[in-house]
Amino acid sequence: MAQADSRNEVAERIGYITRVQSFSACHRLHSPTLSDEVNKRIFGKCNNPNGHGHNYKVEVTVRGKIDRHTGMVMNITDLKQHIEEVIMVPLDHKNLDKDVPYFANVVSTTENVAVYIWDNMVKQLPANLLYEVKIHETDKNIVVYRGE
Ligand SMILES: Nc1nc2c(c(=O)[nH]1)N=C([C@H](O)[C@H](O)COP(=O)(O)OP(=O)(O)OP(=O)(O)O)CN2
Ligand SMILES: [Zn+2]
Repeated sequence: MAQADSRNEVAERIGYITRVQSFSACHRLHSPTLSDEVNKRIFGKCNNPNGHGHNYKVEVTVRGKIDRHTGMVMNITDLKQHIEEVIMVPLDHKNLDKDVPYFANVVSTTENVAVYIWDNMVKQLPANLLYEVKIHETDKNIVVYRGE
């Protein structure tokens, strides 16, 4: 108890906030740098020409100092607004490959969706705040990207 008290006096504490957002989209795994045959071999059913859909669940995590005055790492209301602009507006109910220019020549794997979200989220947030983008493509397939 004494230890906690002394730390409160000095005190820079680091917190993590995660906001969860779901979106629905369809896509096809197909690389323009590979032949149709190789695409079919690598991506199998996910290379189906007419695509398939997912209900993606994204977890956006920020990490930072807990401000001693506000008690917040950042206001979740602001984080929510960034998520709306970066995830929901461009991706929800879209065909990732056809509606999102970024994926015209980038394969729409969940890894690349995570990179897309990271790159756009990092532009909106204060410096060094974004910690992790985690995407559940299905209940069983989960990808994490930390900007490395
Ligand atoms: N490294 C990656 N591999 C795969 C990705 C990906 O984004 N990165 N994506 C897919 C497909 O998009 C596909 O939709 C995954 O579907 P599926 O394997 O059917 O999903 P589940 O594992 O949840 O289904 P089960 O059949 O119940 O196992 C493929 N690979
Ligand atoms: Zn898929």
